[in-house]
Amino acid sequence: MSESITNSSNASDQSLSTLPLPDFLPDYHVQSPEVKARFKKLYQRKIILEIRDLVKHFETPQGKVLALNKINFDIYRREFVCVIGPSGCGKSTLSRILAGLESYDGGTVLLDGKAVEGPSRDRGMVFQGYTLFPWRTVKHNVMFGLEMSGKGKHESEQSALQWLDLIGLSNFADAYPHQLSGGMKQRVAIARALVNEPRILLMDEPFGALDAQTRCKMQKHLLEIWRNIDITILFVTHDLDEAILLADRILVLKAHPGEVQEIIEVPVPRPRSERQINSPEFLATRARLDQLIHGNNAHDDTDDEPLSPFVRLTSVDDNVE
Ligand SMILES: Nc1ncnc2c1ncn2[C@@H]1O[C@H](COP(=O)(O)OP(=O)(O)OP(=O)(O)O)[C@@H](O)[C@H]1O
Repeated sequence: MSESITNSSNASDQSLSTLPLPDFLPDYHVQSPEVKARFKKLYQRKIILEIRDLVKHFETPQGKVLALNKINFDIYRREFVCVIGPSGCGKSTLSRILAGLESYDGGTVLLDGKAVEGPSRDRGMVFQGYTLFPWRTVKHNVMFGLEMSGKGKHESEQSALQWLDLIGLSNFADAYPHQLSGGMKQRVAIARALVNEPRILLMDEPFGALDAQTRCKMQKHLLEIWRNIDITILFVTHDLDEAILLADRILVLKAHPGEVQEIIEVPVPRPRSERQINSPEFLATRARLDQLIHGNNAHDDTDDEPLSPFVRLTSVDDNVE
């Protein structure tokens, strides 16, 4: 079977959309009845986040950079959305705008119908660098947001302990961040964000600094948390498999300017596990993401950076290659 691909939405590059998938893979648009039913249910939920014609420029010494151009996207309640794209396509800029840490020049961003203007408790954030306060214990890190919002010490402590129980770190309540592994720190960061009961959790490469095994465990933890609480997640990643494993839909951006290239409904059934990584629908989605992100026409910021000529520093005169 060799079928040509038609994009599900917003594909701006027609040459990519006509590339055939490898013969042995199904069309990534094909969904089982269960997956179809899941999406039908999802689209009946309330829209939480509405992004309309979002535009963002940066002034640089080289001139004005159009980082995001006319981004249109809706996220539904309890949806898990991953954002993926080549380096420089504006993934971090988008998540910073949604977090209220970056201004924008055009369009609208509405959370529950209200314009996003600056950071707020209705948006939780977990970014790659460990952002825990090193001088506070794990419990006091989780209590921080509640104390800031005027909650009493006892109530804050009880909520923090409940969260630590949920993420399996009760025994570390009185430990300091430097006593934790990278994965444990990110679990605390997730608890610290969720204890404030945000409407949406914004995660920018949260597992990017973890080793492969810890990353895999964290993906499972996150899916477990997401399944059990009323939270919507927007998750930025570079990792194609991570996006497929986690997301309901994947927002694929392209660079220069950052634009929506395609929105993919992940056809892999839930519950997800790494055992599905070789399933036909997983491989078909991966092949499509590969085409979009690494295809001939895809552009990556790192493509622009020529490697400087290397000074030879070895005294051994035979070549290793
Ligand atoms: N503060 C800034 N000043 C000037 N230009 C910026 C700034 N932040 C981002 N940019 C530019 O905006 C574009 C999008 O950057 P952004 O960091 O959002 O991309 P990204 O997709 O997250 O990249 P990466 O995957 O490498 O982290 C890039 O061209 C970048 O150079």
